[in-house]
Amino acid sequence: MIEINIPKPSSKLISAINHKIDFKTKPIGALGQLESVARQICLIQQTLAPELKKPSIVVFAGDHGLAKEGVSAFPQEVTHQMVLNFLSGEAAINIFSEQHGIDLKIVDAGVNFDFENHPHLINAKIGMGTENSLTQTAISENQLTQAIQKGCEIVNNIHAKGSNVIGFGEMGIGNSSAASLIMSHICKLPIKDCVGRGTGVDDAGWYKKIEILEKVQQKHSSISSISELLLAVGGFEIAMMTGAMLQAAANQMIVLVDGFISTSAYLCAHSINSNIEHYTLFCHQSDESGHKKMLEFLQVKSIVQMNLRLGEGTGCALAYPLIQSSVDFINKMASFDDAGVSNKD
Ligand SMILES: O=C(O)c1ccc[n+]([C@@H]2O[C@H](COP(=O)([O-])O)[C@@H](O)[C@H]2O)c1
Ligand SMILES: Cc1cc2nc[nH]c2cc1C
Repeated sequence: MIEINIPKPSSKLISAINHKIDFKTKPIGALGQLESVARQICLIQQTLAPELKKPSIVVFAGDHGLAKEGVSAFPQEVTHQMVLNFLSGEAAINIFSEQHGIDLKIVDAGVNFDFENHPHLINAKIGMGTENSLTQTAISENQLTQAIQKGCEIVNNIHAKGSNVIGFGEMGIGNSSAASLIMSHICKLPIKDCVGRGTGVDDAGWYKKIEILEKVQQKHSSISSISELLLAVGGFEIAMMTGAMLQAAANQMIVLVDGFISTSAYLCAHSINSNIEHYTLFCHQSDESGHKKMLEFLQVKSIVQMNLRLGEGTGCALAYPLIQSSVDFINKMASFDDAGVSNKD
């Protein structure tokens, strides 16, 4: 499987960073989570004057064999239809990325459709969708290796163009099932505690989804590594995001995690190399029920919570201006000395 070196950022600047934040014209801690985000970005970049360069969001799309079991409220063809929508520039993620000046790329990680070339589409197709994990392993070893490698390559290309902040979104009918199975294994929680409504299954659909995922777990009862987990139940887009997130951290970029499915890829990446945590910001807490528990498991707090459950990287795009505010206040805000404001005794 993948081995990747992610340096742990040095903490030698921490006192200087804290001093700079604490002597801004505000009571200590009064900018709340903006302060912890600023501190983290300073540490990632090893500077007291951080910069966000060429922000980018990558949406990884893939189809799931398990979708044919009826685990989603929507049919499989919505995956490719939404990719076409992203390429037309009119989906939610297009609107929010454009609003905040974020470059958007769509990756065909393994959609069951042949797309024409498009300037915003990256062709990294591993297959026409995964196999059905209820009856066999979803991904072959060769496909997993390719998916991880492609994820690394995509991030390296974006990094080479000067980006130092990258968000990870996804699209794939059925992928909330794959994410729930990954969560159940890594967080050691029963599957029923990990399964939510996804695209909006009703009560009967939710019970059926749990029943099917319990059967998938019985089928793959001897998983003993993250590779085996991804092979058994993963999606091409989830595996590719896992590699991509690890590579982004290895490149010392700021890693922006989106919702439930994006966080399932992060869970895999974090199990492979926990140093990724120093580079990662959790942009929002999704309304998908398991996401809160994933974030609790990781002992992290999201930047915003707006009851989204869309995916696509929308949480990353919406949190981005707050991340920018963190960087702006540490760079531009006056200190007590600069402004001649009396500090407390
Ligand atoms: O990101 C989230 O938190 C999230 C929560 C629920 C659903 N989704 C999106 O909905 C799709 C997966 O839902 P489902 O029901 O098809 O498994 C997939 O395209 C995801 O992007 C995304
Ligand atoms: C319409 C639609 C849009 C999406 N975007 C991400 N996942 C999605 C799922 C559906 C069904």
